[in-house]
Amino acid sequence: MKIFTAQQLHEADQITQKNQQITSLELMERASTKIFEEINNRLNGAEIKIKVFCGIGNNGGDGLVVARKLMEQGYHVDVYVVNYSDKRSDGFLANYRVVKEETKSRPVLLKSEEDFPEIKSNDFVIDAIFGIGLNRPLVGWVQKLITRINDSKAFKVAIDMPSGMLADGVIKDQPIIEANYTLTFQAPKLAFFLPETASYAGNVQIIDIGIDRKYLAETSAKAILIGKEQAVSLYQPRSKFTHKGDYGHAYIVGGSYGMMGSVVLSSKAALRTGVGKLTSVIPQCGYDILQTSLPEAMVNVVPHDIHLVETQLELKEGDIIGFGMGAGTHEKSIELLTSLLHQVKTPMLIDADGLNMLSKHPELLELIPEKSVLTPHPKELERLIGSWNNDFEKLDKVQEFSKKYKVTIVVKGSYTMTISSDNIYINTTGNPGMATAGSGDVLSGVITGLLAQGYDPAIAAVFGVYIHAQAGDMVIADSVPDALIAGDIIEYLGKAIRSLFEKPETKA
Ligand SMILES: NC(=O)C1=CN([C@@H]2O[C@H](COP(=O)(O)OP(=O)(O)OC[C@H]3O[C@@H](n4cnc5c(N)ncnc54)[C@H](OP(=O)(O)O)[C@@H]3O)[C@@H](O)[C@H]2O)[C@@H](O)CC1
Ligand SMILES: Nc1ncnc2c1ncn2[C@@H]1O[C@H](COP(=O)(O)OP(=O)(O)O)[C@@H](O)[C@H]1O
Ligand SMILES: [K+]
Repeated sequence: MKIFTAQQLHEADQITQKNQQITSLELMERASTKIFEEINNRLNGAEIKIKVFCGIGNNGGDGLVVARKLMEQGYHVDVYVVNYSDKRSDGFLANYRVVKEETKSRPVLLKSEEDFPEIKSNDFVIDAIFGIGLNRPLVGWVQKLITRINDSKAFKVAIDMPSGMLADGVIKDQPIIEANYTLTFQAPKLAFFLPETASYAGNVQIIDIGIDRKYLAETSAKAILIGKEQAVSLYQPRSKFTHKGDYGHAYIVGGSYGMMGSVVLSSKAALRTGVGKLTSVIPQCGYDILQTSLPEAMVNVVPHDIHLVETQLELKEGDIIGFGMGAGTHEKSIELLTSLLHQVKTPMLIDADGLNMLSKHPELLELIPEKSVLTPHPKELERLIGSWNNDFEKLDKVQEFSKKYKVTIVVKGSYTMTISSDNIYINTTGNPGMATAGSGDVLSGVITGLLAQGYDPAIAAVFGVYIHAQAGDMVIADSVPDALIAGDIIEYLGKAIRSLFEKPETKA
C-alpha cells in the first residue's frame, strides 16, 4: 500500500473532484459519512457524551458533518469550534450553516484558554482540529487545548490525523492529540510509522473514500507499506528438478569468545530460509559449539582462538557473505573485513559489529560492494550516519547514505524500514516480543540466505524483514511476547513463508 505526502493527497482530492464531477463539499460529505458510520458502529447508540473539536479548515468541516450525523442519530453531541484563525474554508462554512440549521444546535466558539470546556474521562472526543493542512507551529492556547484533551484521559478518535502531527514533517516540541483511534482518509501517512510519532495515532484505520484510482495507481509514493499482499509476490518458489547447488552458498562470518550464539542463530536462520550450503566462519573457540549445535553447517575456523582475524576464503562466484554478528571490533578482526571488502564484488550483508567496524573506519565505506545490505539498529545507525534531529531528517540522511554508497539499508525498529535509494519500504509485521537479544542475528541470517539464493538485494531485504517479523508474530500467536526468544523466530520461518499462501480464516 502506498503512502502519499500531504501535497499529493491535496492533489488527489482535486483530481477526484474533477474526474468524478463532484464538488469539494460532496467529497467531504462522502468522506465524513464513512467516518460517522465507523463511529456509530462502534458506539452502537451508547449514552455517552460526545465532544467534537473542529478547526476552521476542511478537517473541521469533516468534524461538523460527523457531529451533525451523530446528532441526527440521537447521540448527545457538543460541538466546539477551535478558532485558531479568522480564515474559514468553504467546506467548514457550508457545514457550519447546515449544523445550525438542521440540528438547531449552536457550536461553542473557543478563542482562548478561558473558553475550554470541562472534559471528563468518560467523554468521547472527536478530534477534527487539524488534518493534513497543518503546516506551522500552533499558537499557545491551541497547544494548551491539545494538552487539556490529552490530560482528560477521554477516549479520542482523530479524523484523518491526530491534530498537531504533520503527515510528512515534524514541528519540534508541539503537543499532539494522543488518539486511541485514527480514522484516516484513503492512505496512511508516513508519520504513523515513525518512532517519534507513531504512538499518537493509536490504532489506525484506513477509510476508502473513493479517491481517483488512476491517480493512486500512477503516482509514485513517498513510501510503500509491506504486508502479506506485497510479500507474496516477492517469494521465489523452488522447482522440482533442482539440487543444493541451485540455492547458493552463504558464509556467515562472525563470532568471538562469549558471542558464538549469534553465529549459530544467523547460520541456522540462513538454512531455514532455504540456502543450499552454509559455512560458518568463526574463531577456533567456536568450533565445537557450531558443529554440535548446527550439524547442517560447515565450519571454517580462522587462525585465532577468540576473535576473527584475516584468513583466505575459497569464495566462488555467487557465494554470499553475511558479516559481523557477534564479531567484536578488534583491530585484527577489522583486517578480515578490510580484506573481504577488497576481494568481494557481490553484494554482502553487513550487520552488528561489521557496521561498528565501518563506523570506526569510515574509509572502508567506499569499498562496500554495490547493492550490499546493511542492517543497523538505531544505535548502529547513529554511529554510521551521525545523529538526527527528527525521524524525517533520519530518513533523508539514510537515503543520502544509500545513494552515496549504493547500498540498501534496513533500519530496524517496530516498523522496520528498508531504504534503497529513493525507495522506502515500511514493514507492518512484528511485535515487541522481538525486542530480545539475538533477533537481529536471525534477521541477518534470513537476508544472507535469500541473497545467496539469488534474490535481488533490495527484495531480499524487504522480503526477509517481512518473513522474520511474520515468524515473530506466529511465535506469539499461542504464547505471549515476553516469552519469545530469538531461536523461536527461526523455528517459525517455514510457517511464516507458508502463511503467505494461506487464506485468512473466514468467520461462519
Ligand atoms: N484530501 C482529501 O482527500 C480529503 C480531505 N478532507 C479533509 O480535509 C483536510 C485538509 O483540510 P485543509 O487543507 O483545509 O487543512 P486543515 O488540516 O483543516 O487545516 C486548515 C488550515 O489551517 C491553516 N493552518 C495550518 N497550520 C496552522 C497553524 N499552526 N495555525 C493556524 N492555522 C494553520 C492552513 O491554512 P493556511 O493558513 O496555511 O492557508 C490549513 O489549510 C484533510 O485532513 C481531511 O480531513 C476530506 O474532507 C475530503 C477528502
Ligand atoms: N517492538 C518491536 N516490534 C517489532 N519488531 C521489533 C520490535 N523490537 C525489535 N524488533 C525487531 O527485532 C530485531 C532486533 O534486532 P537487533 O536490535 O539487532 O537485536 P540483536 O542485536 O539483539 O540481535 C529487529 O529485526 C527489529 O525490527
Ligand atoms: K484531526
